Parts: sequence; C-alpha cells; structure tokens
Amino acid sequence: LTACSSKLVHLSQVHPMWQEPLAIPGGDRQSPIDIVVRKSVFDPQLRPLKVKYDPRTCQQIWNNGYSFLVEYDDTTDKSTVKGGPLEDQFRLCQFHFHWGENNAWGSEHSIDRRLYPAELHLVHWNSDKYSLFEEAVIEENGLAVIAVFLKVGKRHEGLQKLVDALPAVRHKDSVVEFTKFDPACLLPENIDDYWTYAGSLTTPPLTEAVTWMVMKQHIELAVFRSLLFTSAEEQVQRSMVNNFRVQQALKGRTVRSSFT
Ligand SMILES: CC#CCOc1ccc(CNS(N)(=O)=O)cc1
Ligand SMILES: [Zn+2]
Repeated sequence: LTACSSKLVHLSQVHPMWQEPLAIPGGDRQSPIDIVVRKSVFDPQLRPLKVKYDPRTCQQIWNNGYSFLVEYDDTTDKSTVKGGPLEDQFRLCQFHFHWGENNAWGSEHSIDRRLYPAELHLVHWNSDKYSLFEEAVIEENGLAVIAVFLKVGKRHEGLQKLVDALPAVRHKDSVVEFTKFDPACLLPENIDDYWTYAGSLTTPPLTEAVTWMVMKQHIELAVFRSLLFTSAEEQVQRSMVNNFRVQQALKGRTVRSSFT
C-alpha cells in the first residue's frame, strides 16, 4: 500500500505498463468499470449522439510506447461530437486502442464482466468551454470519450488502411504522417444505443474529466499485435500488448443507458 495525500493506492492497482501517480485526483470517479446491465438506468432524456468527423483533420499516427494514437487537428470545430449526455460540443483530438495478448481479454470496460479483445477510444474535449485540450483535461466536464468494443472477425476495410500504416510506427516515439482517415468508419452502425457515466482518463494523468459513452454494438476486424512498447535502440523488444488499466470501483455512480 502506498499512502499519499488522503488516498491509499494499492499497488496491485498499478498497471504493469506504468506506475500510476501516487495521488489519484479525487479518486471517486475512476475508469474503467464493469457495466452491470441490470443496474444501469434508462434515461429517456438522453438524445442521439451527433457525430461530425472531417477526414481532412486527420494528421498522424504516433506510437507513445503505450498505444498508438491517431491524432487530429483540433484547432477548429471540423470534427466534433455533441448531443447524447453532452451539454456542449466536443472536438475530436485523437483516437487509440487498448488490447490484450490474446482474444480472451484486452478491453478496459466490460459488460456484465464480459471483456472484449480490444477497445477503441475516440477522445474529444469541450471546445464550447475551453480553448485547449490541456485546459479541458483537468475539468470535470472537459472531456468526452466514445468507447467501441472490438471483436475478432471479418476484415474491416476502413481499418485496414490504419493497420497497413502500423509497421511504420512499430517502435516507441515513432510518428508517421497519416491523412484523410474518417474515424466515422470505426463507429458501429447503431450509435444511438450506449451506456454513459462520469469517469476518468484510464491513462495518466487519470483526471476525472471524462463523460464516457460506451457503445452497445461492437465492430469487427482482423487483429493487430505488431506494435512494440520499446524504442528501436533498446535490446529487448517488448511487444505492445495488455495496455489496459485494471477496473475501478463504481463508488456509488449510476450508469445510464440510452436504450431499454
Ligand atoms: C495535458 C495532457 C494530456 C494527456 O492527454 C491524454 C489524452 C488521451 C488519453 C487517453 N486516455 S483514455 N484511455 O482514458 O482515453 C490520455 C492522456
Ligand atoms: Zn484509452
């Protein structure tokens, strides 16, 4: 156990990939969580999500040693999400994935304890209230992340372009230009059915700034695990797998559903 400020952080919570900060901000709305379907509450006031993505805002892929991020130009409101549980408009800044070493696990959230082989996160920040991601990341209404579960299955044409670019970013800190990719192709057909709850980033800085929207419908693709955590120089190349955080306590939060 590590005592820090008023919070005791059990080291077993620490993900092997990185040491979690000793003082987790607040600590009563952490992510990810298991979504217990029978305990989720249908909220008829939840509107459909309105997603508008412009492929021209796609810029590059970056291997940050923990995942690979596809980064978008978020200096204008060209790629945004609003509606659903959101009071404001949120700009897309990047998307990335979490996956396991096999198909038995890899997702961060689970549905009635069911894990998926991987999970996509589309990260957005509140551009109605803040002018930069860095400002929004510490505000409780600052971020909105759309989570989509991935299952191993048929080839996904849209994603194949991304998978084909991954060998160029095999090593930590490598970046490759990547343009004209429409992230809407990663969304399931049905984005009206989702669960939503107040949570946090699942990677540092773990700030409790995220309105999560977890899609009920998953997408399918052939699997990728060709990435590395380590730089080219390091002798031992560790493959990048199991980059998910342990699940966190619900601490009394309610998970709402947009569907019955
Ligand atoms: C300032 C700053 C910063 C770090 O920015 C991010 C952005 C996205 C993420 C992804 N976290 S997750 N897995 O919850 O979507 C983490 C840190
Ligand atoms: Zn993530």
